[in-house]
Amino acid sequence: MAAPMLRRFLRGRRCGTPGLSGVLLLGQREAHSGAQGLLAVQKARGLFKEFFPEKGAKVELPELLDRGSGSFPQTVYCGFDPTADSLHVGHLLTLLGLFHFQRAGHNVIALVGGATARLGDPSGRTKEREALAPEQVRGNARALRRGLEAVVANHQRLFANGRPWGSFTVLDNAAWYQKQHLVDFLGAVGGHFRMGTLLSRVSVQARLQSAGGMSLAEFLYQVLQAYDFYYLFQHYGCRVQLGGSDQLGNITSGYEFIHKLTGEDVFGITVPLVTSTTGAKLGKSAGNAVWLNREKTSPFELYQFFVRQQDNLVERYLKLFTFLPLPEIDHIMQLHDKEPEKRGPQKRLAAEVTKLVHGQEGLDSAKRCTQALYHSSIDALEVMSDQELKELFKEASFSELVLDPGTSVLDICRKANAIPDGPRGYRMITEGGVSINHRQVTNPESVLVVGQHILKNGLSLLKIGKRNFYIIKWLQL
Ligand SMILES: N[C@@H](Cc1ccc(O)cc1)C(=O)O
Repeated sequence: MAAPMLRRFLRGRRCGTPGLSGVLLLGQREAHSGAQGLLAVQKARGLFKEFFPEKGAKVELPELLDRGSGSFPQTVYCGFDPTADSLHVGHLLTLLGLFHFQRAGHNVIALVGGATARLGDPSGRTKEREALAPEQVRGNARALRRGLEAVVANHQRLFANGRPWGSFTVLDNAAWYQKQHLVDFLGAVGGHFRMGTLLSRVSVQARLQSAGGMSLAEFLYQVLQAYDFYYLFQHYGCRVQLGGSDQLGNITSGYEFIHKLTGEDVFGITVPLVTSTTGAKLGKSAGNAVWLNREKTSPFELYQFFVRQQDNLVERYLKLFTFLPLPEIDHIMQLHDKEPEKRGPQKRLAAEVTKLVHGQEGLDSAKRCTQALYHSSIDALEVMSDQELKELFKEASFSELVLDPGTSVLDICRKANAIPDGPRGYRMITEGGVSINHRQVTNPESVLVVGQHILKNGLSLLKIGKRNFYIIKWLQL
C-alpha cells in the first residue's frame, strides 16, 4: 500500500531536506492572532515545551494554525502505544494537548500504536521492553481505545459548555501495517532514511552505548513512527504531531521524511514529561504508574494522588492538568497562601482531573470514598455500591452472608473469618479492637441491627485492629 502512494508523491514536487533550524521558544515571537494565542497560552501554562522546526520553508506554525488563515482548521495527532491495557497519568498531558487544539477548533487524532507497540519505542528507555504477544497487544489496543473514548466523552460532556469544537478521531496504526508487505515497505520507505541520521538520535545513541545494546526492531521504531506521520499527512492532511519530550527524535524523523518526499511543512510540539515528587518519570516503566482505567486505579486513588501533591508543584499541575484559566489559578493560589492547611489547590486539581477522567459520577465516588475513609462518615458508607467499597478497601476480604435472625457481633466476626476462634477472638471484641461501620462494638453478644450495623445498601464494614477491613454483603435482607 505504501509503495504506490510514495511513488505517486515522488513524481510531485521534491526538494532537499533542510536541516532543522533548532527548537523555537515561542514566547519570544511576535504575535500572530488566534494561533499565536493557542501556542503562546499553552507555552505560558508550561504545557507546550518545544516547537520545531523554527521556520517552515513555506509557512510557519502560528500562521498555519491561525483561524483567519486559509489553512484553518488543521489536523493534529499524537500516538499512544498499547504496551499496557490502560493509559496512565503521564499520558494525560499529551491528551490535554490534543484537547486544547480541539477546543481551538482544530481536528485531532489519537493514534493507538497497535503496530508500533509490537516493536517497543526505545526513546527514554535504558533497556529493551519485553516483547508483547500479538494477542496481548490487540487486547491492550482495544482497552486503550475504550479508555481514550471515555475521556473524550467526558471532555465533550462536562467541559464543552455547548461550544463547537473540532473533531476527535481514534485510529490504530495496525490498520495500515497489517496490509503492508515488508519488502515493499523497505523498498519504498527505507531508501529515504539515512543511517547516519538515524544513528545520531539521542534515543539510539543512549541504547547503543548501554550494556544490552539495541535490537533491529527497536532501531526501526522511528521509521514506523515517521511513516505514520506521513500516512496521516497524506490521508488526513495532518501537519502537526504532539508528543512527550522524549519523542523529539521520532517526530524529527517524521518531519524529515515528509519534507523530503513532498516539500511540505509539518511541525512537532513536545509536552513535558511529568515526574513524581521524587523526580522519577510518572510512567509505567518507572513502576509507580497511576492509571486512568478504573479497574487499575480507582477514582478515589486518582483523586488522592492529586490531593497529596506538594505545595511547590500544585500550581504547575493546575496549569498543566486542568482547563482553569490562569487568573482563576492565581486566585486559588492566593487563597492557599492564607490558608495552606485547607489544601484548596490540591483539592481543586484532584477534582478537575478526576472529573475529566472518570466523569461526574467518578468524582462523586472519589469524594464519598474520602469521606468514608478519612472522616469515618457513615452517611457516605451508606450510599456506596459494592464496587466502590471494594475499590476503597482494596485489601479487604469480601464475603456474602445470609442474615439469620439473632445474628450477633461475634457471629459476623466469625463468619467473616475476621477473628481467631475461642476466647482470644472474643476478647478482641471486648477489648475494643473491633468496629462495625466505623462504630466500636464491645459486646460480642449484641444482635445486629439493620440501619446501624447493617447499612441501607445491605453492606457492613468490619474493622479489626487498625487496618484490617472486611466487607460483608448481606443476602436476602
Ligand atoms: N512512540 C510513542 C507512541 C507513538 C506511536 C506511533 C506514532 O505514530 C506516534 C507515537 C510513545 O512511545 O509514546
